[in-house]
Amino acid sequence: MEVRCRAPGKIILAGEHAVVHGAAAIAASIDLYTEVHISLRPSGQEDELIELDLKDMGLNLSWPCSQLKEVLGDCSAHGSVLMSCTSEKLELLSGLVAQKNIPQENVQLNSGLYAFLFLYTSILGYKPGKTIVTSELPMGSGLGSSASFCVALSGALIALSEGFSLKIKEKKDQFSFEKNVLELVSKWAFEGERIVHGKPSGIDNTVSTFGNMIKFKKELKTTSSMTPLNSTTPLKMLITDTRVGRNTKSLVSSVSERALRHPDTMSSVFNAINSISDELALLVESPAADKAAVSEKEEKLMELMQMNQGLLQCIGVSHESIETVVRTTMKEKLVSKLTGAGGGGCVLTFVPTLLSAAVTEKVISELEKCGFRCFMVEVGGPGVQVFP
Ligand SMILES: Nc1ncnc2c1ncn2[C@@H]1O[C@H](COP(=O)(O)OP(=O)(O)O)[C@@H](O)[C@H]1O
Ligand SMILES: C[C@@](O)(CCOP(=O)(O)O)CC(=O)O
Ligand SMILES: [Mg+2]
Repeated sequence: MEVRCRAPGKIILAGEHAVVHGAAAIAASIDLYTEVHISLRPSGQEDELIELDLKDMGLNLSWPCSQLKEVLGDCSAHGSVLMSCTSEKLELLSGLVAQKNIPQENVQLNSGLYAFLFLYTSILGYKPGKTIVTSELPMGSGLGSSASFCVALSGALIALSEGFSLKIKEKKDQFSFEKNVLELVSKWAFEGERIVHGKPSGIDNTVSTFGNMIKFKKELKTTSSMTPLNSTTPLKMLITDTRVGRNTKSLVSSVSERALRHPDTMSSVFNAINSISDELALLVESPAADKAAVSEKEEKLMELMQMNQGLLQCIGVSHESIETVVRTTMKEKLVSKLTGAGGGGCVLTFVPTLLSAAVTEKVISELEKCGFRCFMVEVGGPGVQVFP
């Protein structure tokens, strides 16, 4: 039995970080994917293994099923029985990963490996199998590689979990899960994200699962809310990867620490960001009948992105490299904001409909001279897809 599943990365148009503290945020999927292929091996053989082949990194790891069972204990694994990773289990998973002597330059991968072992064994138990992962997303740079990895993995595992394979429905030339299964995939991926991020809002796994553009709000007491948004005009975004490495978990906790030090001030900033997201959601869905209306809409959108970037700087998650992108693009009156956790990573630049190709090329060339990598993305494509 085998299955292939892919899930997209994302951009956040407004509201990152504030969303962790209950503000609304707007995110959209992009056309860069993580793909997970799992082939199950027949059980009952000797030397059964759970293998993980991270193709992009040239890392091939495996754990004997008997060892995993001995360390993690018996479990009643099934895709429909959602569970969280306890701190005790995380400790056991970290022991299992530590034995693999991951090269120091890949040490940031560890949390992804804990998430892999947790999701695999919680959904499929100790069934032997080989998982191959490839990704088009730069890792740890704000485009949601962690969520797309967790969503693609959870999707593949659930598709192989008993009782779920029949719920895959055919849609033109692609396959997708039924809505209730999609929700389950997103929830499992959220549990994986908790291992990688510590305190995720849930926006990344939600947009990677459902695709398109969404407004997301983490309700602090009840469940989160997700509203699909229908953008009435295409949004073209230039992405600049500053190549400055950073880690979402530590940036999210640095914002929480600042919020503990200055609760009222930070709460006002989060409220302001919430208003930006609310306004942006209305704006993207508002009709624009002619060129003048489109320009007016784009001006407003750029202003909102600019204000959001100012507030992200104010909560301490910008970076010299991000400010360089903001200044460089501003020379051509283009607005940029960081996307994801910040601290380096990727920056979005809105590309207005009437911007000439020559100006776009000039901006890209200046950014590349700074050592950054630029690329255009399609915004708002499909979410998780499964190929049985
Ligand atoms: N393809 C992958 N395979 C294994 N782990 C991954 C993969 N993609 C992401 N991860 C995990 O997610 C981490 C990056 O997540 P994060 O810091 O949230 O940045 P982002 O989600 O913006 O890329 C990596 O360090 C790794 O642990
Ligand atoms: C900073 C945050 O809002 C987004 C993080 O995105 P990324 O992992 O940097 O792609 C955290 C979250 O919402 O979980
Ligand atoms: Mg992430």
